[in-house]
Amino acid sequence: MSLPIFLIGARGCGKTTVGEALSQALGYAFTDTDHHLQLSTQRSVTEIVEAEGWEGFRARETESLKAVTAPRTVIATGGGMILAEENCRFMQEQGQVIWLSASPEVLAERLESEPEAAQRPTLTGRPIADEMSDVLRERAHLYQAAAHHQVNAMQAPECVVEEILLSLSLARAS
Ligand SMILES: Nc1ncnc2c1ncn2[C@@H]1O[C@H](COP(=O)(O)OP(=O)(O)O)[C@@H](O)[C@H]1O
Ligand SMILES: O=C(O)C1=C[C@@H](OP(=O)(O)O)[C@@H](O)[C@H](O)C1
Ligand SMILES: [Mg+2]
Repeated sequence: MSLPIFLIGARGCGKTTVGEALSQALGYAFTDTDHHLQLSTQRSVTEIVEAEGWEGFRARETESLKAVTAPRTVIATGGGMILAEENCRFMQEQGQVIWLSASPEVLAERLESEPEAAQRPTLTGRPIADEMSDVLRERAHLYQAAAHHQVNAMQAPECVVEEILLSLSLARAS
């Protein structure tokens, strides 16, 4: 199998962390839509949002998704990638889509200890724990609908990688 693998899920679920490890396990390239955007614009997510609003960022995110998609590549997407139906359709048609699923409590705990403010400007203006509950309430059905596979992201990164590899091999065998 050489199709690209797209990791989706809320901020802090581990798309970037797990994506790198998964790419090594598969001997695939690794790319991250936010990193691509930062390199191509020489601006952080926060700077893009300040200059162009979330609407501007979302349009650039769609371009970034298309630019990085290639065979034998693991692609960590930004948490809001599933907000545009166009992006969901594109990922489903081009490769395998994996949802790294975690509770709002676990996500908030990770983001509180490692906020990375330049990467994650506030989405709602609310405290992080409330924000993650709100975001998951709004987006869980979108992650679910977009994904070919759902994995439990509340375990150690190497275990998440194992679960993804198992899902992909089961899908291949069926
Ligand atoms: N499975 C995991 N267990 C514990 N901490 C994790 C796990 N995955 C990611 N993290 C931590 O959570 C934070 C966000 O991870 P990151 O990979 O940037 O998530 P995302 O790209 O989905 O926003 C980082 O500090 C990272 O070290
Ligand atoms: O959930 C979101 O809307 C966002 C998640 C971020 O990516 P991570 O999920 O990698 O943190 C980044 O794309 C941007 O801040 C918007
Ligand atoms: Mg990320």
